[in-house]
Amino acid sequence: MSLIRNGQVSLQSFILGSFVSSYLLLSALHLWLTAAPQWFLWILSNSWIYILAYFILSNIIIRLLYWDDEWMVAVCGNLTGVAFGSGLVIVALDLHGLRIFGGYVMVLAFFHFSEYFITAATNPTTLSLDSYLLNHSWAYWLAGSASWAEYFLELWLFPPIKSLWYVAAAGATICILGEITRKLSMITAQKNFNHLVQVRRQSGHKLVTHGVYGWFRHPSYVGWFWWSVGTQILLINPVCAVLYAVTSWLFFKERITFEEMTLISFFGQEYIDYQKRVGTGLPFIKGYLLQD
Ligand SMILES: C[S@@+](CC[C@H](N)C(=O)[O-])C[C@H]1O[C@@H](n2cnc3c(N)ncnc32)[C@H](O)[C@@H]1O
Repeated sequence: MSLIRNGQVSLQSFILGSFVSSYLLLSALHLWLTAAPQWFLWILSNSWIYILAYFILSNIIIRLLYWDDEWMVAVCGNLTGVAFGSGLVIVALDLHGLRIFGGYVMVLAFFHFSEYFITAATNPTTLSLDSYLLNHSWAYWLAGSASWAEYFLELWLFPPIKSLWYVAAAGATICILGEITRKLSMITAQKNFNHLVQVRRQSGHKLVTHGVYGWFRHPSYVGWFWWSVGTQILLINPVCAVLYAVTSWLFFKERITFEEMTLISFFGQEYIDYQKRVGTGLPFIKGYLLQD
Protein backbone atom coordinates (compact mmCIF):
# COMPACT_ATOMS: atom_id res chain seq x y z
CA MET A 1 0.00 0.00 0.00
CA SER A 2 1.84 3.13 -1.17
CA LEU A 3 0.91 6.57 0.04
CA ILE A 4 0.39 9.29 -2.55
CA ARG A 5 1.92 12.73 -2.08
CA ASN A 6 -1.20 14.41 -0.63
CA GLY A 7 -1.49 11.61 1.93
CA GLN A 8 2.09 12.31 2.99
CA VAL A 9 1.36 16.07 3.17
CA SER A 10 -1.67 15.41 5.34
CA LEU A 11 0.31 13.16 7.70
CA GLN A 12 3.25 15.57 7.93
CA SER A 13 1.00 18.55 8.68
CA PHE A 14 -1.06 16.56 11.21
CA ILE A 15 2.15 15.62 13.04
CA LEU A 16 3.40 19.22 12.88
CA GLY A 17 0.09 20.45 14.31
CA SER A 18 -0.05 17.83 17.05
CA PHE A 19 3.37 18.98 18.28
CA VAL A 20 1.44 21.80 19.96
CA SER A 21 1.45 19.27 22.80
CA SER A 22 5.16 20.17 23.17
CA TYR A 23 3.65 22.60 25.68
CA LEU A 24 3.51 19.72 28.17
CA LEU A 25 7.25 19.10 27.92
CA LEU A 26 8.26 22.77 27.81
CA SER A 27 6.08 23.75 30.76
CA ALA A 28 7.51 20.84 32.76
CA LEU A 29 11.02 22.09 31.92
CA HIS A 30 10.32 25.80 32.41
CA LEU A 31 12.46 26.01 35.56
CA TRP A 32 15.45 24.95 33.44
CA LEU A 33 14.65 27.46 30.72
CA THR A 34 15.90 30.50 32.62
CA ALA A 35 18.17 31.48 29.73
CA ALA A 36 15.20 31.60 27.33
CA PRO A 37 14.04 35.04 26.11
CA GLN A 38 11.40 36.81 28.20
CA TRP A 39 8.80 36.76 25.38
CA PHE A 40 9.12 32.98 25.12
CA LEU A 41 8.66 32.54 28.88
CA TRP A 42 5.60 34.81 28.66
CA ILE A 43 4.08 32.66 25.92
CA LEU A 44 4.84 29.59 28.03
CA SER A 45 3.17 31.14 31.08
CA ASN A 46 -0.29 30.57 29.59
CA SER A 47 -1.32 27.39 27.75
CA TRP A 48 -3.95 29.15 25.58
CA ILE A 49 -1.42 31.77 24.43
CA TYR A 50 1.03 28.97 23.62
CA ILE A 51 -1.62 27.07 21.62
CA LEU A 52 -2.58 30.21 19.68
CA ALA A 53 1.07 31.14 19.04
CA TYR A 54 1.83 27.57 17.91
CA PHE A 55 -1.16 27.55 15.59
CA ILE A 56 -0.03 30.80 13.93
CA LEU A 57 3.59 29.60 13.68
CA SER A 58 2.67 26.20 12.23
CA ASN A 59 0.47 27.89 9.61
CA ILE A 60 3.40 30.12 8.61
CA ILE A 61 5.64 27.04 8.29
CA ILE A 62 3.00 25.33 6.16
CA ARG A 63 2.66 28.37 3.91
CA LEU A 64 6.42 28.21 3.29
CA LEU A 65 6.58 24.42 2.74
CA TYR A 66 3.54 23.65 0.59
CA TRP A 67 2.10 25.23 -2.54
CA ASP A 68 -0.99 25.02 -4.73
CA ASP A 69 -3.46 22.28 -3.76
CA GLU A 70 -0.99 20.77 -1.27
CA TRP A 71 -1.28 23.93 0.81
CA MET A 72 -4.99 23.47 1.60
CA VAL A 73 -4.42 19.77 2.33
CA ALA A 74 -1.73 20.85 4.80
CA VAL A 75 -3.91 23.60 6.33
CA CYS A 76 -6.61 21.01 7.11
CA GLY A 77 -4.06 18.43 8.31
CA ASN A 78 -2.47 21.05 10.57
CA LEU A 79 -5.87 22.20 11.88
CA THR A 80 -6.81 18.65 12.88
CA GLY A 81 -3.31 18.12 14.33
CA VAL A 82 -3.42 21.30 16.44
CA ALA A 83 -6.91 20.35 17.66
CA PHE A 84 -5.68 16.84 18.54
CA GLY A 85 -2.56 18.13 20.33
CA SER A 86 -4.50 20.86 22.17
CA GLY A 87 -7.00 18.22 23.30
CA LEU A 88 -4.07 16.22 24.65
CA VAL A 89 -2.80 19.28 26.59
CA ILE A 90 -6.29 19.87 28.05
CA VAL A 91 -6.59 16.19 29.04
CA ALA A 92 -3.11 16.00 30.57
CA LEU A 93 -3.41 19.22 32.59
CA ASP A 94 -7.20 19.08 33.14
CA LEU A 95 -7.23 22.73 32.02
CA HIS A 96 -10.15 24.62 33.63
CA GLY A 97 -11.63 21.22 34.56
CA LEU A 98 -12.21 20.51 30.85
CA ARG A 99 -10.46 17.11 30.68
CA ILE A 100 -13.52 15.36 29.23
CA PHE A 101 -14.01 18.03 26.57
CA GLY A 102 -10.31 17.74 25.70
CA GLY A 103 -10.76 14.00 25.14
CA TYR A 104 -13.72 14.72 22.87
CA VAL A 105 -11.67 17.22 20.82
CA MET A 106 -8.97 14.55 20.36
CA VAL A 107 -11.55 11.98 19.17
CA LEU A 108 -13.16 14.46 16.76
CA ALA A 109 -9.85 15.73 15.32
CA PHE A 110 -8.45 12.23 14.82
CA PHE A 111 -11.61 11.07 13.06
CA HIS A 112 -11.43 13.84 10.44
CA PHE A 113 -7.70 13.49 9.85
CA SER A 114 -7.89 9.70 9.54
CA GLU A 115 -10.79 9.85 7.05
CA TYR A 116 -8.50 11.76 4.68
CA PHE A 117 -5.40 9.74 5.44
CA ILE A 118 -7.02 6.32 5.05
CA THR A 119 -8.70 7.43 1.80
CA ALA A 120 -5.26 8.52 0.53
CA ALA A 121 -3.84 5.12 1.45
CA THR A 122 -6.68 2.92 0.18
CA ASN A 123 -8.52 4.72 -2.62
CA PRO A 124 -6.38 7.67 -3.78
CA THR A 125 -8.27 8.27 -7.04
CA THR A 126 -11.28 9.49 -5.02
CA LEU A 127 -9.17 11.70 -2.72
CA SER A 128 -10.10 15.37 -2.45
CA LEU A 129 -10.25 18.00 0.30
CA ASP A 130 -13.79 16.72 0.96
CA SER A 131 -12.22 13.47 2.20
CA TYR A 132 -11.51 15.23 5.53
CA LEU A 133 -15.34 15.39 5.86
CA LEU A 134 -14.84 18.80 7.51
CA ASN A 135 -17.53 20.17 5.19
CA HIS A 136 -19.77 17.13 5.70
CA SER A 137 -23.11 18.96 5.93
CA TRP A 138 -24.73 21.81 7.81
CA ALA A 139 -26.71 19.22 9.82
CA TYR A 140 -23.46 17.55 10.96
CA TRP A 141 -22.03 20.80 12.34
CA LEU A 142 -25.41 21.84 13.75
CA ALA A 143 -25.41 18.57 15.67
CA GLY A 144 -21.83 19.30 16.78
CA SER A 145 -22.81 22.81 17.96
CA ALA A 146 -25.81 21.41 19.86
CA SER A 147 -23.54 18.96 21.69
CA TRP A 148 -21.06 21.72 22.67
CA ALA A 149 -23.98 23.88 23.88
CA GLU A 150 -25.37 21.01 25.98
CA TYR A 151 -21.94 20.19 27.42
CA PHE A 152 -21.18 23.75 28.57
CA LEU A 153 -24.73 24.45 29.76
CA GLU A 154 -24.75 21.35 31.96
CA LEU A 155 -21.19 22.02 33.12
CA TRP A 156 -22.43 25.40 34.31
CA LEU A 157 -25.78 24.26 35.79
CA PHE A 158 -24.96 20.74 37.12
CA PRO A 159 -21.16 20.42 37.28
CA PRO A 160 -21.18 17.08 39.21
CA ILE A 161 -22.67 15.14 36.25
CA LYS A 162 -19.70 16.18 34.12
CA SER A 163 -17.29 14.44 36.46
CA LEU A 164 -18.72 10.92 36.06
CA TRP A 165 -15.39 9.76 34.66
CA TYR A 166 -16.50 6.12 34.19
CA VAL A 167 -19.34 7.26 31.86
CA ALA A 168 -16.81 9.35 29.89
CA ALA A 169 -14.40 6.39 29.79
CA ALA A 170 -17.19 4.14 28.43
CA GLY A 171 -17.94 6.79 25.76
CA ALA A 172 -14.26 7.04 24.80
CA THR A 173 -14.08 3.24 24.47
CA ILE A 174 -17.18 3.20 22.21
CA CYS A 175 -15.61 5.96 20.06
CA ILE A 176 -12.35 4.03 19.72
CA LEU A 177 -14.14 0.78 18.79
CA GLY A 178 -16.37 2.68 16.31
CA GLU A 179 -13.33 4.38 14.79
CA ILE A 180 -11.48 1.06 14.42
CA THR A 181 -14.53 -0.59 12.79
CA ARG A 182 -14.92 2.25 10.32
CA LYS A 183 -11.26 2.37 9.35
CA LEU A 184 -11.09 -1.43 9.06
CA SER A 185 -14.00 -1.19 6.61
CA MET A 186 -12.19 1.36 4.46
CA ILE A 187 -9.01 -0.72 4.52
CA THR A 188 -10.91 -3.94 3.70
CA ALA A 189 -13.00 -2.49 0.87
CA GLN A 190 -10.07 -0.50 -0.64
CA LYS A 191 -11.11 0.97 -4.03
CA ASN A 192 -14.67 -0.32 -3.60
CA PHE A 193 -15.21 2.15 -0.75
CA ASN A 194 -16.33 5.64 -1.66
CA HIS A 195 -17.46 8.53 0.56
CA LEU A 196 -20.19 9.21 -2.01
CA VAL A 197 -22.68 6.43 -2.69
CA GLN A 198 -22.14 5.41 -6.32
CA VAL A 199 -25.21 5.24 -8.54
CA ARG A 200 -23.35 3.73 -11.52
CA ARG A 201 -21.10 0.72 -11.22
CA GLN A 202 -17.49 1.75 -11.80
CA SER A 203 -15.25 -0.59 -13.77
CA GLY A 204 -13.43 -2.81 -11.29
CA HIS A 205 -16.06 -2.35 -8.54
CA LYS A 206 -16.26 -5.76 -6.82
CA LEU A 207 -18.58 -6.93 -4.08
CA VAL A 208 -16.65 -7.17 -0.80
CA THR A 209 -17.86 -9.85 1.62
CA HIS A 210 -14.72 -10.77 3.57
CA GLY A 211 -13.22 -9.43 6.82
CA VAL A 212 -15.48 -6.92 8.59
CA TYR A 213 -17.90 -7.22 5.65
CA GLY A 214 -18.39 -10.83 6.76
CA TRP A 215 -19.59 -9.55 10.16
CA PHE A 216 -21.85 -6.72 8.96
CA ARG A 217 -23.05 -5.58 5.53
CA HIS A 218 -22.39 -1.94 6.49
CA PRO A 219 -19.43 -1.95 8.87
CA SER A 220 -18.36 1.64 8.16
CA TYR A 221 -21.86 2.87 9.04
CA VAL A 222 -21.88 0.65 12.14
CA GLY A 223 -18.57 2.24 13.15
CA TRP A 224 -19.73 5.77 12.44
CA PHE A 225 -23.08 5.26 14.20
CA TRP A 226 -21.43 4.03 17.41
CA TRP A 227 -18.66 6.63 17.13
CA SER A 228 -21.24 9.44 16.96
CA VAL A 229 -23.27 8.12 19.92
CA GLY A 230 -19.99 7.47 21.77
CA THR A 231 -18.97 11.14 21.44
CA GLN A 232 -22.12 12.12 23.39
CA ILE A 233 -21.55 9.50 26.08
CA LEU A 234 -17.97 10.74 26.32
CA LEU A 235 -19.29 14.29 26.85
CA ILE A 236 -21.91 12.93 29.31
CA ASN A 237 -24.61 14.69 27.27
CA PRO A 238 -27.85 12.78 28.02
CA VAL A 239 -30.04 14.84 25.67
CA CYS A 240 -27.68 14.73 22.69
CA ALA A 241 -26.87 11.04 23.31
CA VAL A 242 -30.54 10.22 22.65
CA LEU A 243 -30.87 12.74 19.81
CA TYR A 244 -27.69 11.49 18.12
CA ALA A 245 -28.82 7.86 18.40
CA VAL A 246 -32.23 8.65 16.86
CA THR A 247 -31.04 10.98 14.09
CA SER A 248 -28.03 8.82 13.13
CA TRP A 249 -30.26 5.74 13.04
CA LEU A 250 -32.79 7.49 10.75
CA PHE A 251 -29.97 8.82 8.56
CA PHE A 252 -28.32 5.41 8.14
CA LYS A 253 -31.66 3.61 7.62
CA GLU A 254 -32.42 5.86 4.64
CA ARG A 255 -28.88 5.69 3.32
CA ILE A 256 -28.63 1.91 3.59
CA THR A 257 -31.98 1.46 1.79
CA PHE A 258 -30.79 3.64 -1.09
CA GLU A 259 -27.29 2.12 -1.17
CA GLU A 260 -28.65 -1.44 -1.24
CA MET A 261 -30.94 -0.58 -4.17
CA THR A 262 -27.82 0.46 -6.10
CA LEU A 263 -25.85 -2.58 -4.90
CA ILE A 264 -28.59 -4.97 -6.06
CA SER A 265 -28.59 -3.24 -9.43
CA PHE A 266 -24.76 -3.67 -9.61
CA PHE A 267 -24.39 -7.21 -8.29
CA GLY A 268 -27.86 -8.79 -8.59
CA GLN A 269 -28.22 -12.27 -7.05
CA GLU A 270 -24.70 -12.11 -5.59
CA TYR A 271 -25.79 -9.21 -3.34
CA ILE A 272 -29.16 -10.82 -2.51
CA ASP A 273 -27.35 -13.97 -1.35
CA TYR A 274 -24.99 -11.79 0.71
CA GLN A 275 -28.02 -10.10 2.34
CA LYS A 276 -29.34 -13.54 3.35
CA ARG A 277 -26.03 -14.47 5.00
CA VAL A 278 -25.04 -11.22 6.74
CA GLY A 279 -27.06 -8.59 8.64
CA THR A 280 -26.62 -4.83 8.23
CA GLY A 281 -25.00 -4.53 11.66
CA LEU A 282 -27.28 -1.69 12.78
CA PRO A 283 -30.08 -2.46 15.23
CA PHE A 284 -33.53 -2.95 13.60
CA ILE A 285 -32.29 -1.95 10.13
CA LYS A 286 -32.93 -4.77 7.65
CA GLY A 287 -31.86 -2.94 4.48
CA TYR A 288 -33.55 -3.05 1.08
CA LEU A 289 -35.01 -6.55 0.76
CA LEU A 290 -36.43 -7.34 -2.67
CA GLN A 291 -38.85 -9.96 -1.33
CA ASP A 292 -40.58 -7.34 0.92
C1 LIG B 1 -19.42 5.10 2.22
S1 LIG B 1 -19.18 3.54 1.45
C2 LIG B 1 -20.01 2.54 2.67
C3 LIG B 1 -19.84 1.11 2.45
C4 LIG B 1 -20.70 0.24 3.36
N1 LIG B 1 -22.08 0.66 3.33
C5 LIG B 1 -20.18 0.25 4.77
O1 LIG B 1 -20.90 0.73 5.65
O2 LIG B 1 -19.06 -0.21 5.00
C6 LIG B 1 -20.35 3.59 0.13
C7 LIG B 1 -19.89 2.88 -1.13
O3 LIG B 1 -19.55 1.56 -0.85
C8 LIG B 1 -20.07 0.68 -1.84
N2 LIG B 1 -20.34 -0.58 -1.15
C9 LIG B 1 -21.15 -0.78 -0.10
N3 LIG B 1 -21.11 -2.05 0.32
C10 LIG B 1 -20.25 -2.69 -0.51
C11 LIG B 1 -19.76 -4.01 -0.60
N4 LIG B 1 -20.14 -4.96 0.26
N5 LIG B 1 -18.87 -4.30 -1.58
C12 LIG B 1 -18.47 -3.34 -2.44
N6 LIG B 1 -18.89 -2.09 -2.42
C13 LIG B 1 -19.76 -1.74 -1.46
C14 LIG B 1 -21.32 1.35 -2.37
O4 LIG B 1 -21.51 1.07 -3.74
C15 LIG B 1 -21.01 2.85 -2.17
O5 LIG B 1 -20.56 3.47 -3.33
